[in-house]
Amino acid sequence: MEANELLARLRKKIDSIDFEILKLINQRMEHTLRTRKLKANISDPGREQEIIASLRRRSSALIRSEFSEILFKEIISESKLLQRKDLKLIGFQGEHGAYGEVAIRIVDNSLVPIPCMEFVDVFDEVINRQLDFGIVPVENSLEGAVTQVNDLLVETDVHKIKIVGEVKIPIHHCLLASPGTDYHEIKVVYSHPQALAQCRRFLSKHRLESRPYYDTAGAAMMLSKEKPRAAAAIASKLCAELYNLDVLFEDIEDNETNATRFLILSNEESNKAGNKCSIVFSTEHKAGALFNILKIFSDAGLNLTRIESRPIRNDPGKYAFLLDFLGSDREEKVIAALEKARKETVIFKFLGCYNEAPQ
Ligand SMILES: O=C(O)C(=O)C[C@]1(C(=O)O)C=C[C@@H](O)C=C1
Repeated sequence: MEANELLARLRKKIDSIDFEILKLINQRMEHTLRTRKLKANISDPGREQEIIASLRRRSSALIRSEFSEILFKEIISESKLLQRKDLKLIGFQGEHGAYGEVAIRIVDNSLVPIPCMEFVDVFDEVINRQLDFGIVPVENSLEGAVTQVNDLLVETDVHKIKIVGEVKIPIHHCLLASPGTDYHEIKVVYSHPQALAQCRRFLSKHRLESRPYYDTAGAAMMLSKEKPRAAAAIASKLCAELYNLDVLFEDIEDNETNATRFLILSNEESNKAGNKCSIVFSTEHKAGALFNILKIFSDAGLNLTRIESRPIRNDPGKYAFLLDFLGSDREEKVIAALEKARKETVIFKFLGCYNEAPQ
């Protein structure tokens, strides 16, 4: 191999390692930002000394202890700077680049997106105040309710968590591959089963084999790390940016109206007036019980935007209803209707009042 070619190859590897180092530093910053909520002072000199001493001991032939010390002093100083900024943290389910993170960028770009393993982790970390906000998908225009999230809303303690907003985003999938990949080489495509299903026509037209993966963004991350041959991933355009992948095709979903509505959760009630309310209730098991509750809202002239029923998981045979309607919890007619509904239901929870997402 020519020296020039070898040099280019090595530089490609160096670039890829630099990229990984930055991603790891970003992950470290996310964790250090979370420590801010658990202590009185940002600075902990004892802990800093411990870190530096331990890293100095790990120095190897190519990493001098002095270099480790300078490097990590810089990183720690940056982490303290970020902690002083009082940034607001918002959890989403999945790896970086998941559609939850795409939604966060639309809501408020100054929020710091924090990846969480499961939807329940988003709820838990908002409740225990590790995170200021959480964002969870509640329904998709093609697939309907996101059942796990609706179940968590049914079971949640409304004194500890409230819905403070919503956002609806179009879901546009892209076919992503490692830089320089010729799309003719691609044989298999990794993604979440739902994303693969939403691009069925595209996959069959291009004779591509579907490989289910735990997460769309996880598939993109795997491509960038492991660089499997002849493989691509279906994920957001944001993933291309975050994982340094090429966008081979955009908008490959079979149905262009594909959209997901996300709820924004907080451990504090919103102090802004909203125009939409969400409640959860269950009724007695008798004829007309649900009708009577719906009639309260109809008599008050309140327009319902959604009703969803979910089995109550710890009480087999019983159902909870998730109901959204247009109106503010500061309006007399809404206050009266909610009071009436509270009296005529078995379980009754007010999930929050917030602004309806533009349709
Ligand atoms: O462990 C903490 O409390 C942190 O905030 C993290 C960290 C660090 O970046 O490692 C930053 C500031 C403290 O002085 C100690 C350590």
